[in-house]
Amino acid sequence: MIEVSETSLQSMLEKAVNEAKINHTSPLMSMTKEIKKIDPILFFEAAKKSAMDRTFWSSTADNFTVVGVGSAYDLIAETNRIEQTEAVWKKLLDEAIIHNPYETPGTGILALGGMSFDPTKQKSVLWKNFPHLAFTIPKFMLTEWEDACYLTMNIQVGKDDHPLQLADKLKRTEDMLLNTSGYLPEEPDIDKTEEVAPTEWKRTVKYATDFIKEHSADKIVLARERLVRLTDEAVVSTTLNKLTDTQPNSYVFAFERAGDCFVGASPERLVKQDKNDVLSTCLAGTAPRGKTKAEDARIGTSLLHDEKNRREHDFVVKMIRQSMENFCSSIDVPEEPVIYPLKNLQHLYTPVNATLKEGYSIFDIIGELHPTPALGGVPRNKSLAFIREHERVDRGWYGAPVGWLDSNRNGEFAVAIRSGLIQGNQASLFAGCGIVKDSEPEAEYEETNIKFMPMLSVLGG
Ligand SMILES: C=C(O[C@H]1C=CC=C(C(=O)O)[C@@H]1O)C(=O)O
Repeated sequence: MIEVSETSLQSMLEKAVNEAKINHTSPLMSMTKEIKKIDPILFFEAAKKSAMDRTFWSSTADNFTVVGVGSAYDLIAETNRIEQTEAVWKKLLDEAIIHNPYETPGTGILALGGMSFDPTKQKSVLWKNFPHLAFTIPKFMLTEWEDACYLTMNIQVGKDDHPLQLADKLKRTEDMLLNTSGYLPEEPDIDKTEEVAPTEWKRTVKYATDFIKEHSADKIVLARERLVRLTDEAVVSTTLNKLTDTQPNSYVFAFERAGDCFVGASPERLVKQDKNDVLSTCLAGTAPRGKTKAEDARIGTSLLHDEKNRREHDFVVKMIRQSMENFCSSIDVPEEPVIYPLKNLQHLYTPVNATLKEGYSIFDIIGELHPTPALGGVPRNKSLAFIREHERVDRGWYGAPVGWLDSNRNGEFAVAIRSGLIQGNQASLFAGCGIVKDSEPEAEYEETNIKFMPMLSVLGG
């Protein structure tokens, strides 16, 4: 990695083209500057005019948002996903030419993306635009952090490129993106929604409880799908705006690929890295919110003492602790979970803090943690085999890690739940439940209905 103090885009590009000539490489040039404050969602909307795919990531609790536009480089893998991606990422960073005088996480060279829940599964046509793994290093990126905004431009440069022409083109697109309209378009209404095979799903839940008893499995997570048809094409920026307003304590994300967009508001952190500090969280065990404060507290207390939910939660805690032991030291896990309140639901929550051992990266942790028992089950292989054989939906990227990492060893990944795939005027929403031996199909079905709410309530005008 070459870090330069250069501040002119053209001279940075000249340097990069020179490097390309000398080393016979195609390095990434990355330049970050602080800009005046701009609403990230308006920037996302303005980028629609560019016809480039957009990416959105916001940690609503941390006041941290990144919006990516276009792609300077796409890291794509169908199999052998994490090792292959890590090797390419390291090479890109080694060759990169960077100007980023800020310590701000999420600026400079950043890869945003995700992966499918199950790479061994044949993809259905629904997810045709989503490879088993895809990370994008955006061409243009807006980062909002602690009341300041930064603009990063990334571009891959070849030996025959012309610095002045490139600089001109980048500048023109930058002006277009920063020239936001000041308002978001209205969303279309919901025309109709349709449940996909609810009776069969309840039957599979019953079958899973029998299987758990007969095959000494502990837990299997089963997901289902709900279709939404809108009166016109969805407006993703407006959907994101409503999600950031209505879903505090969540990661709001959007990954657009060839026009299709995977959108969600997940409360479930998989892992956060800040140099050597890592934080994972266990989120499993669910109850609704109460209508009054007293009822809410009563439901929360009974969730904390409910044997079935505690068992479901403890599987996750045990597995995350064990996985972290492979790559981390000083692992700190509280004895008891606490309540994590969301708008429509409350969950059992246990944070896991640790220190990353020398030589390991966030990729290692993701590879080991996914799928946690909150999305797969226990034991992992038995539950995955059951899901592969009996679940009727193609989960695609639902239930899998999505997030970002940067060149300064910062990054954060969530598990993509409370999410859906938007395609024009249609959306496929996904929700699942942890099934244990005493689960009741009807109660689990109701729980998935609540889990559809975050997405369902923001789609439609
Ligand atoms: C699979 C989902 O939630 C998981 C995360 C938290 C709590 C869960 C539960 O209590 O069943 C699930 O394991 C989903 O929302 O689609």
